[in-house]
Parts: sequence; structure tokens; C-alpha cells
Amino acid sequence: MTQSPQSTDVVERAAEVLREHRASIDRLDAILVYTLGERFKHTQAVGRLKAQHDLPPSDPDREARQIARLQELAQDADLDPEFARAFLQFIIQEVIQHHKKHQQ
Ligand SMILES: C=C(O[C@@H]1C=C(C(=O)O)C=C[C@H]1O)C(=O)O
Repeated sequence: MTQSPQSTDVVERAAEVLREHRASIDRLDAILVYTLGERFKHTQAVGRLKAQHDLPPSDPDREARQIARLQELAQDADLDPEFARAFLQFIIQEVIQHHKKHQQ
């Protein structure tokens, strides 16, 4: 069966919906970047504090509590909890590398 060509109205409406979604995605990406920037400011301060007081760069108990909490939040937010876990783990590993550099 051949498809009938879509009317100009339908095509224009689809283009408009796509534009709106992409504008929302761009705003949310900006929120993510600024949020991560703020988070890294705090973790850098924690890294300096740990270096000054000779504390270990990583804290596995704290990480386990954060991951459990984030997975609950992810469920509430309709986000894959496994994705949320992997994402937080990725960020924490980067933070721990920064903390190790503070201690060198
Ligand atoms: C920021 C800290 O250092 C590390 C990084 C963490 C993080 O990025 O959330 C959590 C625990 C630590 O392994 C901390 O101890 O609070």
C-alpha cells in the first residue's frame, strides 16, 4: 500500500512540535550543566577539606547511601534506576580522582 503524502499542515505541525521539544531539551541540558558545575564546586571544597585533614578521598558507605537514595528518586521520576546508579557512579569516580589530586 502506498502512503498518501502528508498535508502541509501536518508536516508544519510536526516541525513545530519537534522545535518545542528541542527547546525544552536545550533548557534541561543547561540545567544539567549548571547543576553539575555547582556540585563540583562543593565536591572540590570537600576535596580540599579532606586533604587538609588527611581524610581518605572516597567514602564507600556514603556512596552506598547516595546510590540507594538516588535509585528511589529515579523510580519516582520514571527514570531507569540502573541508569541513575551508573550516572552517579560515573560522577563520583571523577570526584574521587579530583580528591586524589588534592592529596598529591
Ligand atoms: C564528596 C565526597 O567524596 C567522595 C565523592 C562523593 C560524591 O561525589 O558524592 C561521595 C563520597 C566520596 O566517595 C564526600 O565524601 O562527601
